[in-house]
Amino acid sequence: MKLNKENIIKNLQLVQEQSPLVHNITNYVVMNNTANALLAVGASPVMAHAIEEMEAMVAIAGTLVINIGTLDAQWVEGMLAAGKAANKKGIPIILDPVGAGATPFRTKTCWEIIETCNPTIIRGNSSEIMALVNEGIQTKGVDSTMASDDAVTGAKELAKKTNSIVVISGATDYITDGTTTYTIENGHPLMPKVTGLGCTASALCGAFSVIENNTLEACTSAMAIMGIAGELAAEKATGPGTLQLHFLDALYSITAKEVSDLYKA
Ligand SMILES: Nc1ncnc2c1ncn2[C@@H]1O[C@H](COP(=O)(O)OP(=O)(O)OP(=O)(O)O)[C@@H](O)[C@H]1O
Ligand SMILES: Cc1ncsc1CCO
Ligand SMILES: [Mg+2]
Repeated sequence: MKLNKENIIKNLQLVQEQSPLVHNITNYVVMNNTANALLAVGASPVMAHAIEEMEAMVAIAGTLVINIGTLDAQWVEGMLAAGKAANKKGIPIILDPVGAGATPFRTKTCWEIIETCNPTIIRGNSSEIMALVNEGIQTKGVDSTMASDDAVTGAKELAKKTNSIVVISGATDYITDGTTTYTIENGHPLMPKVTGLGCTASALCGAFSVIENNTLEACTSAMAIMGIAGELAAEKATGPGTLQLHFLDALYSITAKEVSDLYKA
Protein backbone atom coordinates (compact mmCIF):
# COMPACT_ATOMS: atom_id res chain seq x y z
CA MET A 1 0.00 0.00 0.00
CA LYS A 2 0.99 3.60 -0.46
CA LEU A 3 0.54 6.38 2.07
CA ASN A 4 -0.76 9.72 0.75
CA LYS A 5 1.98 12.31 0.32
CA GLU A 6 -0.21 14.81 2.21
CA ASN A 7 0.15 12.64 5.34
CA ILE A 8 3.92 12.54 4.96
CA ILE A 9 4.15 16.32 4.58
CA LYS A 10 1.81 16.87 7.55
CA ASN A 11 3.85 14.51 9.75
CA LEU A 12 7.13 16.20 8.79
CA GLN A 13 5.64 19.58 9.71
CA LEU A 14 4.40 18.20 13.06
CA VAL A 15 7.90 16.94 13.91
CA GLN A 16 9.31 20.37 13.04
CA GLU A 17 6.65 22.16 15.13
CA GLN A 18 6.67 19.87 18.16
CA SER A 19 10.35 18.92 18.18
CA PRO A 20 9.88 15.73 20.24
CA LEU A 21 12.66 14.67 22.60
CA VAL A 22 14.06 11.34 21.42
CA HIS A 23 15.96 9.36 24.06
CA ASN A 24 18.52 7.18 22.28
CA ILE A 25 20.44 4.32 23.78
CA THR A 26 22.57 3.83 20.73
CA ASN A 27 25.96 2.68 19.54
CA TYR A 28 29.31 4.48 19.60
CA VAL A 29 29.57 4.35 15.79
CA VAL A 30 26.48 6.44 15.05
CA MET A 31 25.82 8.60 18.11
CA ASN A 32 26.95 11.77 16.36
CA ASN A 33 25.23 11.04 13.02
CA THR A 34 21.96 10.13 14.67
CA ALA A 35 21.89 13.17 16.94
CA ASN A 36 22.62 15.45 13.98
CA ALA A 37 19.95 13.82 11.82
CA LEU A 38 17.33 14.22 14.56
CA LEU A 39 18.24 17.89 14.93
CA ALA A 40 18.19 18.41 11.16
CA VAL A 41 14.70 16.94 10.79
CA GLY A 42 13.45 19.16 13.63
CA ALA A 43 13.45 16.74 16.57
CA SER A 44 15.54 16.94 19.72
CA PRO A 45 18.05 14.17 20.53
CA VAL A 46 19.57 12.98 23.76
CA MET A 47 21.99 10.10 23.98
CA ALA A 48 22.07 8.39 27.39
CA HIS A 49 22.70 4.85 28.53
CA ALA A 50 23.73 4.87 32.22
CA ILE A 51 21.36 2.77 34.27
CA GLU A 52 21.44 5.43 37.01
CA GLU A 53 19.58 7.95 34.84
CA MET A 54 17.30 5.75 32.71
CA GLU A 55 14.08 6.39 34.63
CA ALA A 56 14.63 10.13 34.90
CA MET A 57 15.54 10.47 31.22
CA VAL A 58 12.57 8.43 30.03
CA ALA A 59 10.39 10.62 32.26
CA ILE A 60 11.11 13.67 30.08
CA ALA A 61 11.32 11.89 26.69
CA GLY A 62 8.65 11.48 24.02
CA THR A 63 10.07 8.18 22.79
CA LEU A 64 12.84 5.67 23.50
CA VAL A 65 15.12 4.23 20.80
CA ILE A 66 17.03 1.10 21.84
CA ASN A 67 19.84 0.31 19.39
CA ILE A 68 22.05 -2.67 20.28
CA GLY A 69 24.89 -1.79 17.89
CA THR A 70 27.72 -1.79 20.43
CA LEU A 71 26.04 -3.55 23.32
CA ASP A 72 27.61 -4.99 26.45
CA ALA A 73 26.10 -6.60 29.51
CA GLN A 74 25.91 -3.35 31.47
CA TRP A 75 24.27 -1.51 28.61
CA VAL A 76 21.67 -4.26 28.31
CA GLU A 77 20.71 -3.66 31.95
CA GLY A 78 20.22 0.02 31.10
CA MET A 79 18.17 -0.86 28.00
CA LEU A 80 15.83 -3.09 30.01
CA ALA A 81 15.44 -0.49 32.77
CA ALA A 82 14.69 2.24 30.24
CA GLY A 83 12.26 -0.02 28.37
CA LYS A 84 10.35 -0.81 31.55
CA ALA A 85 10.14 2.90 32.42
CA ALA A 86 8.94 3.69 28.88
CA ASN A 87 6.24 1.04 29.16
CA LYS A 88 5.07 2.46 32.46
CA LYS A 89 4.91 5.93 30.95
CA GLY A 90 3.26 4.63 27.77
CA ILE A 91 5.69 6.12 25.24
CA PRO A 92 6.71 4.32 22.02
CA ILE A 93 9.82 2.14 22.06
CA ILE A 94 11.83 1.47 18.91
CA LEU A 95 14.19 -1.51 18.80
CA ASP A 96 17.02 -1.46 16.25
CA PRO A 97 18.36 -5.05 16.31
CA VAL A 98 21.79 -4.15 14.89
CA GLY A 99 23.70 -7.29 13.96
CA ALA A 100 20.99 -9.71 15.11
CA GLY A 101 22.05 -13.14 13.88
CA ALA A 102 25.75 -12.21 13.86
CA THR A 103 26.32 -13.50 17.40
CA PRO A 104 24.11 -15.37 19.87
CA PHE A 105 24.50 -12.48 22.36
CA ARG A 106 22.86 -10.04 19.94
CA THR A 107 19.97 -12.34 19.03
CA LYS A 108 19.37 -13.30 22.66
CA THR A 109 19.45 -9.66 23.78
CA CYS A 110 16.92 -8.66 21.10
CA TRP A 111 14.50 -11.29 22.37
CA GLU A 112 15.06 -10.26 25.97
CA ILE A 113 14.22 -6.66 25.02
CA ILE A 114 11.20 -7.76 22.96
CA GLU A 115 9.85 -9.95 25.77
CA THR A 116 10.55 -7.49 28.58
CA CYS A 117 9.79 -4.16 26.90
CA ASN A 118 7.29 -5.04 24.16
CA PRO A 119 8.66 -2.53 21.58
CA THR A 120 6.19 -0.57 19.49
CA ILE A 121 8.47 -0.69 16.43
CA ILE A 122 11.25 -3.04 15.30
CA ARG A 123 13.35 -1.50 12.46
CA GLY A 124 16.18 -3.46 10.89
CA ASN A 125 17.65 -4.48 7.57
CA SER A 126 16.42 -7.70 5.97
CA SER A 127 19.14 -9.95 7.43
CA GLU A 128 18.47 -8.66 10.95
CA ILE A 129 14.70 -9.08 10.63
CA MET A 130 15.13 -12.63 9.27
CA ALA A 131 17.49 -13.49 12.14
CA LEU A 132 14.65 -12.62 14.53
CA VAL A 133 12.16 -14.66 12.51
CA ASN A 134 14.43 -17.70 12.34
CA GLU A 135 17.00 -17.87 15.12
CA GLY A 136 19.07 -20.42 13.16
CA ILE A 137 20.15 -17.79 10.62
CA GLN A 138 23.81 -16.69 10.73
CA THR A 139 24.24 -13.12 9.44
CA LYS A 140 27.43 -11.46 8.25
CA GLY A 141 27.51 -8.55 10.72
CA VAL A 142 25.61 -5.28 10.60
CA ASP A 143 25.16 -5.15 6.80
CA SER A 144 22.36 -6.94 5.00
CA THR A 145 23.16 -9.80 2.62
CA MET A 146 19.67 -10.18 1.20
CA ALA A 147 17.01 -8.12 -0.56
CA SER A 148 14.32 -6.52 1.59
CA ASP A 149 11.68 -8.18 -0.65
CA ASP A 150 12.79 -11.58 0.64
CA ALA A 151 12.08 -10.64 4.26
CA VAL A 152 8.49 -9.42 3.83
CA THR A 153 6.75 -12.67 4.77
CA GLY A 154 9.05 -13.01 7.78
CA ALA A 155 8.45 -9.40 8.80
CA LYS A 156 4.69 -9.93 8.80
CA GLU A 157 5.13 -13.02 11.00
CA LEU A 158 7.39 -11.09 13.37
CA ALA A 159 4.94 -8.18 13.55
CA LYS A 160 2.08 -10.51 14.50
CA LYS A 161 4.18 -12.50 16.96
CA THR A 162 5.51 -9.40 18.76
CA ASN A 163 2.47 -7.16 18.28
CA SER A 164 4.72 -4.45 16.85
CA ILE A 165 5.23 -2.53 13.63
CA VAL A 166 8.13 -4.08 11.73
CA VAL A 167 10.13 -1.92 9.33
CA ILE A 168 12.57 -3.50 6.86
CA SER A 169 14.93 -1.04 5.20
CA GLY A 170 16.51 -1.65 1.81
CA ALA A 171 16.05 -0.73 -1.85
CA THR A 172 12.34 -0.96 -1.04
CA ASP A 173 11.34 -0.28 2.56
CA TYR A 174 8.47 -2.34 3.96
CA ILE A 175 6.44 -1.16 6.95
CA THR A 176 3.99 -3.74 8.31
CA ASP A 177 1.74 -4.54 11.25
CA GLY A 178 1.37 -8.07 9.90
CA THR A 179 -1.84 -7.26 8.03
CA THR A 180 -1.33 -3.93 6.28
CA THR A 181 1.99 -3.33 4.55
CA TYR A 182 3.20 0.02 3.19
CA THR A 183 6.14 0.32 0.81
CA ILE A 184 8.59 3.15 0.15
CA GLU A 185 10.53 3.10 -3.11
CA ASN A 186 12.56 6.24 -2.49
CA GLY A 187 16.24 6.15 -1.56
CA HIS A 188 19.59 5.76 -3.30
CA PRO A 189 22.12 2.89 -3.62
CA LEU A 190 24.81 5.06 -2.00
CA MET A 191 22.85 5.11 1.27
CA PRO A 192 23.97 1.67 2.55
CA LYS A 193 27.57 2.82 1.91
CA VAL A 194 27.26 5.31 4.78
CA THR A 195 27.30 3.61 8.16
CA GLY A 196 24.39 4.27 10.42
CA LEU A 197 21.71 5.51 8.04
CA GLY A 198 19.64 2.56 9.23
CA CYS A 199 20.18 3.71 12.80
CA THR A 200 19.06 7.17 11.69
CA ALA A 201 15.95 5.61 10.13
CA SER A 202 15.11 3.98 13.47
CA ALA A 203 15.56 7.27 15.32
CA LEU A 204 13.32 9.10 12.80
CA CYS A 205 10.67 6.38 13.22
CA GLY A 206 10.87 7.24 16.92
CA ALA A 207 10.46 10.99 16.37
CA PHE A 208 7.53 10.50 13.98
CA SER A 209 5.81 8.03 16.32
CA VAL A 210 5.55 10.77 18.96
CA ILE A 211 3.59 13.14 16.74
CA GLU A 212 1.48 10.54 14.83
CA ASN A 213 -0.57 8.04 16.86
CA ASN A 214 -0.97 5.75 13.87
CA THR A 215 2.44 4.09 14.19
CA LEU A 216 2.25 2.41 10.79
CA GLU A 217 1.77 5.83 9.15
CA ALA A 218 4.41 7.40 11.40
CA CYS A 219 7.06 4.89 10.32
CA THR A 220 6.03 5.09 6.67
CA SER A 221 6.38 8.88 6.80
CA ALA A 222 9.80 8.62 8.45
CA MET A 223 11.04 6.13 5.85
CA ALA A 224 9.73 8.33 3.02
CA ILE A 225 11.59 11.34 4.40
CA MET A 226 14.76 9.21 4.73
CA GLY A 227 14.49 8.09 1.10
CA ILE A 228 13.70 11.51 -0.33
CA ALA A 229 16.50 13.17 1.65
CA GLY A 230 18.82 10.41 0.40
CA GLU A 231 17.88 11.18 -3.20
CA LEU A 232 18.34 14.92 -2.73
CA ALA A 233 21.74 14.30 -1.14
CA ALA A 234 22.82 11.89 -3.87
CA GLU A 235 22.23 14.58 -6.52
CA LYS A 236 25.05 16.60 -4.94
CA ALA A 237 27.28 13.82 -3.61
CA THR A 238 30.34 12.29 -5.26
CA GLY A 239 30.65 9.39 -2.80
CA PRO A 240 29.70 8.23 0.72
CA GLY A 241 31.53 11.09 2.48
CA THR A 242 29.68 13.83 0.69
CA LEU A 243 26.44 11.83 0.78
CA GLN A 244 26.57 11.88 4.57
CA LEU A 245 27.17 15.63 4.57
CA HIS A 246 24.46 16.45 2.04
CA PHE A 247 22.03 14.06 3.70
CA LEU A 248 21.98 16.19 6.85
CA ASP A 249 21.51 19.35 4.81
CA ALA A 250 18.70 17.72 2.82
CA LEU A 251 16.91 16.64 6.01
CA TYR A 252 17.21 20.18 7.32
CA SER A 253 15.97 21.98 4.23
CA ILE A 254 13.51 19.47 2.73
CA THR A 255 10.35 21.22 1.52
CA ALA A 256 6.75 20.12 1.04
CA LYS A 257 7.27 20.62 -2.69
CA GLU A 258 10.29 18.29 -2.74
CA VAL A 259 8.31 15.63 -0.89
CA SER A 260 5.41 16.14 -3.27
CA ASP A 261 7.60 15.98 -6.41
CA LEU A 262 9.93 13.14 -5.39
CA TYR A 263 7.69 10.78 -3.38
CA LYS A 264 7.19 7.60 -5.39
CA ALA A 265 3.51 6.92 -4.82
N1 LIG B 1 19.79 -0.21 -2.38
C1 LIG B 1 19.18 0.84 -1.83
N2 LIG B 1 18.55 1.74 -2.61
C2 LIG B 1 17.92 2.80 -2.06
N3 LIG B 1 17.88 3.06 -0.73
C3 LIG B 1 18.48 2.20 0.10
C4 LIG B 1 19.15 1.04 -0.39
N4 LIG B 1 19.65 0.36 0.67
C5 LIG B 1 19.31 1.06 1.76
N5 LIG B 1 18.59 2.16 1.45
C6 LIG B 1 18.08 3.18 2.38
O1 LIG B 1 19.13 3.47 3.28
C7 LIG B 1 18.64 3.66 4.61
C8 LIG B 1 19.38 2.73 5.55
O2 LIG B 1 18.96 1.41 5.30
P1 LIG B 1 19.91 0.13 5.48
O3 LIG B 1 19.10 -1.05 5.04
O4 LIG B 1 21.20 0.36 4.81
O5 LIG B 1 20.06 0.11 7.05
P2 LIG B 1 21.07 -0.69 7.96
O6 LIG B 1 21.63 -1.86 7.22
O7 LIG B 1 20.39 -0.96 9.24
O8 LIG B 1 22.20 0.41 8.18
P3 LIG B 1 23.17 0.69 9.43
O9 LIG B 1 23.23 -0.57 10.23
O10 LIG B 1 24.46 1.09 8.82
O11 LIG B 1 22.54 1.79 10.22
C9 LIG B 1 17.13 3.45 4.53
O12 LIG B 1 16.49 4.69 4.47
C10 LIG B 1 16.94 2.67 3.23
O13 LIG B 1 15.70 2.93 2.63
C1 LIG C 1 29.40 -0.71 11.90
C2 LIG C 1 28.70 -0.91 13.18
N1 LIG C 1 29.13 -1.84 14.07
C3 LIG C 1 28.39 -1.88 15.18
S1 LIG C 1 27.13 -0.76 15.18
C4 LIG C 1 27.59 -0.17 13.65
C5 LIG C 1 26.89 0.94 13.00
C6 LIG C 1 25.93 0.56 11.96
O1 LIG C 1 24.93 -0.28 12.33
MG1 LIG D 1 21.32 -1.41 11.04
